[in-house]
Amino acid sequence: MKIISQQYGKARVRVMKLLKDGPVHTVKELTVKTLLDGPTYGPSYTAADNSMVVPTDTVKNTINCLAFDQLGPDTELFALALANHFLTKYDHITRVIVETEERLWTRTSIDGTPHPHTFTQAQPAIPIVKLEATATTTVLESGIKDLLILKSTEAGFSDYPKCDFTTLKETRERIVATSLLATWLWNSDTPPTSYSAANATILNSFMKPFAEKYSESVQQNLWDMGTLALETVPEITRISLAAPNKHCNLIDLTPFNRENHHTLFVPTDEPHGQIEVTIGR
Ligand SMILES: O=c1[nH]c(=O)c2[nH]c(=O)[nH]c2[nH]1
Repeated sequence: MKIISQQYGKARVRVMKLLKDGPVHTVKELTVKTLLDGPTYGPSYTAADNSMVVPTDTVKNTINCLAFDQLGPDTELFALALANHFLTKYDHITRVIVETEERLWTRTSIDGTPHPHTFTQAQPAIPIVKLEATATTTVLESGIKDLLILKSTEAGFSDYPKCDFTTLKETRERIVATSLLATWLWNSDTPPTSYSAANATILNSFMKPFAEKYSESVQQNLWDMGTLALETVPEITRISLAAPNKHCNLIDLTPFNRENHHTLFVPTDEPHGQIEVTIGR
């Protein structure tokens, strides 16, 4: 028997950093996972040999210290610094995986004036970063998960194939709702000037076609979102979108002498359709 693959490290390391501009604070909160790998890790499993095993406790301390020293508005730069640290500090570490999730703190306004140090959590989605780095390669992805979006009309689903098992009725009016997971791959040769700004542009590009165009299907929505993101942000090479189709089913009120025309629904979580696509250039 042999080891096919391994990675180990620390997960769910939580840090909150105050980015200070005089009295004006910005809160940056991340949950970080960092995993390490290299060709000499086999004996740590097969021969109880810990000589290569940088303790996961050290991994946690490294995350904390590098967050203190280097974490700024762009999580991507922090992930790259973290991976680079392990790759340069230890010869036997040749592959590092860093994954982050961000909790967003939004500055409050008091009587219309942004407050320097008070925040709420009105989070539309969870920003995520995934990095896999070696000495010579960098696969850096950013994204969002749990972006709840809904279109209450201007949506339908029709012209699909039918068979003995088909019960779904064609419709030209329905609700489309999803909790979007989207990840985009950065071209490592041409990083953006600001990851945060580019990420914001990509998020905006999701909502415009979703809002403005009649939806024939979730598939069409994902295509429109992904292609607009690729058009507007040249620094990404590929985008993956995954969307549960959170069906909102019209409730039959005819037994109660009520005509329910696209007004009262039962929102369902499961079973749900699942539409996934990766779009490249
Ligand atoms: O947008 C949709 N795509 C599908 O593939 C599908 N399948 C289904 O039953 N309803 C829907 N809606």
